[in-house]
Amino acid sequence: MLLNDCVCNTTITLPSSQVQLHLRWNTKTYTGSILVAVNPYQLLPLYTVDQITLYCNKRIGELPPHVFAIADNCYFNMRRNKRDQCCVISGESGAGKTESTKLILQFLTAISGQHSWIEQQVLEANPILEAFGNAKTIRNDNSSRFGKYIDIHFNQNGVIEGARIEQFLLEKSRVCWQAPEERNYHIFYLGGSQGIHAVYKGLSACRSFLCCIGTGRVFLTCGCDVAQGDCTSCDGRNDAKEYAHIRSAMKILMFSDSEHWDISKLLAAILHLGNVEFEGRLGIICAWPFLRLDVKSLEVLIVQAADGRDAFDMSKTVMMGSHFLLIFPQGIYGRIFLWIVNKINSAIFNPASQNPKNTRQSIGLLDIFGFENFDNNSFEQLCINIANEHLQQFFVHHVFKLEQEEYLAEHIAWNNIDFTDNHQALEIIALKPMNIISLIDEESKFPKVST
Ligand SMILES: Nc1ncnc2c1ncn2[C@@H]1O[C@H](COP(=O)(O)OP(=O)(O)OP(=O)(O)O)[C@@H](O)[C@H]1O
Repeated sequence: MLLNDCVCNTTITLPSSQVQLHLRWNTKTYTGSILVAVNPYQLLPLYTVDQITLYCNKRIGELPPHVFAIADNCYFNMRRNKRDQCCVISGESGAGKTESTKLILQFLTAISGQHSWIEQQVLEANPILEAFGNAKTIRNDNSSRFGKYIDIHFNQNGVIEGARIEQFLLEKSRVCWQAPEERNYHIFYLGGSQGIHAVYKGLSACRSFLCCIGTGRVFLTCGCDVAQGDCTSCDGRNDAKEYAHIRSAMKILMFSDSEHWDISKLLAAILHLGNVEFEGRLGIICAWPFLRLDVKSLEVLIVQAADGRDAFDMSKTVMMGSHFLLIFPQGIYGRIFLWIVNKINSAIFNPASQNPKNTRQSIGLLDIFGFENFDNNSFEQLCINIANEHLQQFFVHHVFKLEQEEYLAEHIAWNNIDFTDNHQALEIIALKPMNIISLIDEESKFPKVST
């Protein structure tokens, strides 16, 4: 029998739960107050305005399980109990976390009901963040490569009055390295089939560099920027159309033309840095006009950063200089991303009023990158998985530990449930005073490579 709530399942075993989820693949299932969503990988008519109206102001369980029911529950608990709420969205990469986050946002902006400028701004922040922070991976064509926490602020009438976005752990190494069949961040491809020169349209002051990118030759053959994964297009994605959307979203979020222009120049510089070759001297550095550095300064910067010396000694610096050229673009991209998030926040964040009568409540949405397990897992994967293990620990703590402690405290007859607790793994990796992360940290502080 199909159950709306796994809690009603009398035989709780892994196979019986899996059968339930399999049978309900195109819909959702509850486990108490938790919603289990299976990605249908197709557009189902479940997210219409009628559905929003249907789920508005209903108790959990009154209607079939739905992500809107969770959003509605958050909203009305916030208003009824005057307490801030938080939705934790977790799952492996490609499970549908980002889509669920967007659906919750869509529901909240709809029931806030003002069709206001601020609601539109909150919604339009997503495409910008996705362009700069999402990429095609082998698991997901639109994989979030950063974690985000969106805090949506409501006034005492339940109307959205602002929001604040926090980002963490952007996978910067993707700028210089992509696995086979993966892409760099979407923004690098948004010019569509004509190569990326549409993105840099208007860089007329640097026409020769524009040509250099626009021919596609350098763009397609560069060693480490956008073509390393041998995959520059993405089925089902219309990069040119996306670009038009991002431009309009940037306008709504108050990015000026000159700010957009500056971002484009920095992106162009990153691409050029990927083409630097060490021939004779340091090679032709096309990036300098975009970085507002002269060639000499950039050369000296690379050599100094490479081994801390002033002298220009090609034989010793090529390897270290190459290493620096992998790190430098990542640093630039990380700062661009941070700047963009701050810029979005400056448009959508309104500081809380000092007037105690104007209290405000918030709903936080946590959407982090999903758990990943590849044949070769990089340092980034380790960080992503640690973040997921922490979430799992939080979940286990609340669902099992605290609940069982309460039963014990109230002397309720209860058979203790055994569950897999990951706290030991977490302690070894990141929690104990001496842990794997602190050892890696110490090792990476040596000025030269240490083995
Ligand atoms: N409810 C849904 N209905 C239809 N398609 C969906 C739904 N949820 C997800 N998808 C499809 O699955 C893809 C992956 O979903 P999503 O990007 O939300 O995964 P994710 O869990 O956030 O992954 P990652 O951790 O890699 O960011 C989406 O691009 C979309 O095509």
